[in-house]
Amino acid sequence: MEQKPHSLRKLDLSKPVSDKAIAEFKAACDPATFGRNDQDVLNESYREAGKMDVGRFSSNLQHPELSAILWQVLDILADGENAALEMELCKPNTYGVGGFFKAHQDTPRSEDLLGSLVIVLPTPHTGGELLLRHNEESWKVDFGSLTSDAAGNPKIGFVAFYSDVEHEVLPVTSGCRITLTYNLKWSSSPSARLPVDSIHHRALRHQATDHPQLTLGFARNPEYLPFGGVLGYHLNHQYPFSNTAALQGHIQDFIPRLKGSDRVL
Ligand SMILES: O=C(O)CCC(=O)C(=O)O
Ligand SMILES: [Fe+2]
Repeated sequence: MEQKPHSLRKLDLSKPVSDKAIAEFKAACDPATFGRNDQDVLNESYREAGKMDVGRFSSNLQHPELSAILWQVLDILADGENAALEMELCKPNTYGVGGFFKAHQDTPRSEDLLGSLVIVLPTPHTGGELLLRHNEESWKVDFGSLTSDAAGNPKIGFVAFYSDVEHEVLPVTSGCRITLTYNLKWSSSPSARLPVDSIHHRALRHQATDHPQLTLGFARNPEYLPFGGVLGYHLNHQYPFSNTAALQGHIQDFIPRLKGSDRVL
């Protein structure tokens, strides 16, 4: 990170990070804005956090750590071996004592957006739990209790979610929570494709083959829609489009981008 012109500072995450290094990093940040429609808004009753613009920050969190994370994200959020994703670093964020981010959905600025990835760095803190909500379900992730392993070695945490999942950061009660937030985007580059074969992927495949049989089962009944008809499905997720007319006639291209349970269809 760059603190002043020509003044470089480094957070070494391979060992417990000192309070001084964390305080310097926090001091080098600016108040964090958030996206509302097409604008960046600063409102500390909605979000109290710091941010560092990407041009002032560089991370050597690279392969293999990032590709191991992306591999799991692809496997669970996207269609594993058939999908290609890119991670685009938005910014590092700091949440000191009292820092929070109220419930929101991330503003999709591109039709290629699948979701977000939040990496939580191993800086000691309490509070700052991430709450996630989608339809009737909710999840709470507490990274403050997960920043080191049993031997005291630092551990990073990560959570990835679709862009229509509402999320919220609860107030930090001690220490400092530092996160790196990435946009997860569909990629057209074949090099973004990773070989995937895991239990989660096989489980999804399983569901995907069971469900169409069910559908075909009732569709084969001669009393069902005897004069033909169109079957409509309710999708569980929202999808960003700048222009819905552009989708007409391209529905096949869209199918690989279906999210989670929507893909089972
Ligand atoms: O820092 C976090 O845990 C979440 C950040 C976030 O929601 C955002 O940047 O939109
Ligand atoms: Fe967000």
